[in-house]
Amino acid sequence: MTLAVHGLCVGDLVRDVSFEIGAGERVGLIGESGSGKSLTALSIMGLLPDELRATGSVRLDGRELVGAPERELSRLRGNGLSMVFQEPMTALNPAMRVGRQVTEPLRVHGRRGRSAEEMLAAVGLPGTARAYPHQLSGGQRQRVVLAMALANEPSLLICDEPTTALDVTVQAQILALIRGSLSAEAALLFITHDLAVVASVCERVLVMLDGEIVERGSTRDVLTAPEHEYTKALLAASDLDGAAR
Ligand SMILES: Nc1ncnc2c1ncn2[C@@H]1O[C@H](COP(=O)(O)OP(=O)(O)OP(=O)(O)O)[C@@H](O)[C@H]1O
Repeated sequence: MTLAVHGLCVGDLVRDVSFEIGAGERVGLIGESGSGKSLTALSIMGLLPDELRATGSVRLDGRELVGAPERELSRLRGNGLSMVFQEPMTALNPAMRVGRQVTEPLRVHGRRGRSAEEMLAAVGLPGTARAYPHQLSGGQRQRVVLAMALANEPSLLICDEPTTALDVTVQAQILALIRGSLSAEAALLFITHDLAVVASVCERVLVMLDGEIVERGSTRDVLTAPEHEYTKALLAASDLDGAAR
């Protein structure tokens, strides 16, 4: 699997964004609130709101996704491509038992796979198939969303601040789960504003500022010897400062 993004623009909110992610690569996308991280992810997924339009090129294994018919994109979503959002309730149906929800991607894509119980147990939630989302904690709901996102063994998982709404201990558990449950060939694009999260999950990092990628490199290089003023400021403002050096 290769994701190749070239010259991606969303109005002037995302400007000329280019990067590639290969099979098995874990890439972080960092930047302050409003820098265009989510719009970049939504462009890849074909999920931009109606009033916004992506231009440029997003190729998944050579297949162009920008401007692709909705039918083709929805076939890919939850199959080759999956996304986990910050707030798990946006992805869950409050009126459906979680067991049915985790197996939904398999049904939609006409696949057979593990049972709901097995899928939930794999994300640390044994015995919860009959629960409704409101009966679970925020961290447990995010586990359910992750089980759904992983149901069809996507070749690219995009996580958009999946732990931001969770307390620190639960954050660490969810990160460990994401690291542990992706197959070795799966690629990960991990959006966050938390440099410690990037340091623990990603080997490469892209830094966004005002809609553009202003710095990129190995996580180690970027976090220990940032070149762009913005990255330097980000690092200085983070708890990671001493820890990464
Ligand atoms: N539907 C929309 N119409 C117009 N502008 C939008 C729309 N959605 C987002 N924006 C603007 O686009 C910019 C980038 O937003 P985006 O959500 O990608 O930022 P982000 O880097 O993901 O921030 P955060 O970390 O807060 O999620 C912001 O200025 C935002 O206000």
